[in-house]
Amino acid sequence: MSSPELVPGLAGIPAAESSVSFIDGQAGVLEYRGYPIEELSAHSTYEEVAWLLLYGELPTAEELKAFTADLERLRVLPEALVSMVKAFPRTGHPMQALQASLAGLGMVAPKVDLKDAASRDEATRRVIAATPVLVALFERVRAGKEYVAPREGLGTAANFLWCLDGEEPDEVAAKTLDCALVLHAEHTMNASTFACRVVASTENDPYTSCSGAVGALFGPLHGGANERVLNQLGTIGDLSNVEAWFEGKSERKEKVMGFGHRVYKTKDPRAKNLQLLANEMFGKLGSTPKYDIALKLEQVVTEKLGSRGIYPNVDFFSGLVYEKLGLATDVFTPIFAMARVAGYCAHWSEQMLDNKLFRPGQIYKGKRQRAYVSIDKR
Ligand SMILES: CC(=O)SCCNC(=O)CCNC(=O)[C@H](O)C(C)(C)COP(=O)(O)OP(=O)(O)OC[C@H]1O[C@@H](n2cnc3c(N)ncnc32)[C@H](O)[C@@H]1OP(=O)(O)O
Ligand SMILES: O=C([O-])CC(=O)C(=O)O
Repeated sequence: MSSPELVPGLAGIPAAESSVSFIDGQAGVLEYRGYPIEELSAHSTYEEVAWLLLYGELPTAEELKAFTADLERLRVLPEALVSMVKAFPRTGHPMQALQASLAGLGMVAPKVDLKDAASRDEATRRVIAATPVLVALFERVRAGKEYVAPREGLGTAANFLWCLDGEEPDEVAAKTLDCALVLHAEHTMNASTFACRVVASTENDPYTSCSGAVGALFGPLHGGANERVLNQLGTIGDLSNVEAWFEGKSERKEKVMGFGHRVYKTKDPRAKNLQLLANEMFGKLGSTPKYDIALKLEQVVTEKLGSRGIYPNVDFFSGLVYEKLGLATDVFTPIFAMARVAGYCAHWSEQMLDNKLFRPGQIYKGKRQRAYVSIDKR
């Protein structure tokens, strides 16, 4: 039998069978459990989408009520976890804090019985419920402010804003953030979801698995790009500089953040939705010069690289929306993570129902059968 050929980055190689989401990268289609992302972002909420991802169907009114009540209950952080986050170095990146916080959540949560559906459900719901509160808590800690406990009667997005500021969340801000969470909740076998499934496959709980996934999401080629997009727009600085900046990037063979995707070879459908969201917000609250720079950058990059399938991805417009909501640039990727934990948990659950340890092979390129050389002879 001939040995298999290496496919760098496992591009296009299936790592699992899954019914959680579907992408057609040529047509720019994304569906969660068969529902187009455009339908969900227009009509649904993050809680409803989280249920859909976890259980495969839209919830009934009764199911949604019970699920929402569960999320409210599981949002309340044990004191030991709050103390742990308070002790984190304030200079750490919020994604590092979140990765550690999710591991910490596993330390204070009841042990998960992987064979018991109720125990698995409780654990996945705890991750989805607690993640936004943990992100907000670290924001407060590094600003030298006191912890704001979750408030009853608020959805995930509104409660996150409450925990950040301790003030009545603005309705437009909460609705906008809710829609952004829906758009980021799931995306097939991306690097962080794959990382989650690899950790899960060693029979790990969702806390450890999602903590590993958050580590993978942090990198600039993945979720970490959204923070860099905004910094990039700041560096460009002025509309008149877009072309020259892009030429410089191309000459240095550097990538433009927020463009290109392993699967989409057209404009990411979520980038289209986030752009609509940005337009809506700017209509209400006033635009920003960075948005004009972003539009010009899209035009220039598309002209030069569109023929190679390089278009805006999900990370391109999200930061403009979050900045308008008054959120710090380095909290953009944690916001991505607090949405994506729903997808991670759906994949974790799928992995648990039909688990096989991930243990791929390699193509060995090193030396073999060498004779040991004593240190005085080297
Ligand atoms: C949530 C998410 O993870 S969405 C992605 C977020 N990441 C970013 O925005 C970072 C910038 N983009 C990228 O690095 C890439 O497009 C990736 C990693 C996302 C996907 O790329 P891949 O399909 O693996 O392609 P790869 O990185 O190998 O690039 C293929 C070619 O396109 C070029 N290319 C890809 N993306 C870009 C970009 N953003 N800017 C300029 N050139 C690019 C590469 O330089 C490479 O060119 P070459 O063949 O001349 O060497
Ligand atoms: O799918 C990918 O490769 C990256 C990702 O998570 C996304 O685009 O949301």
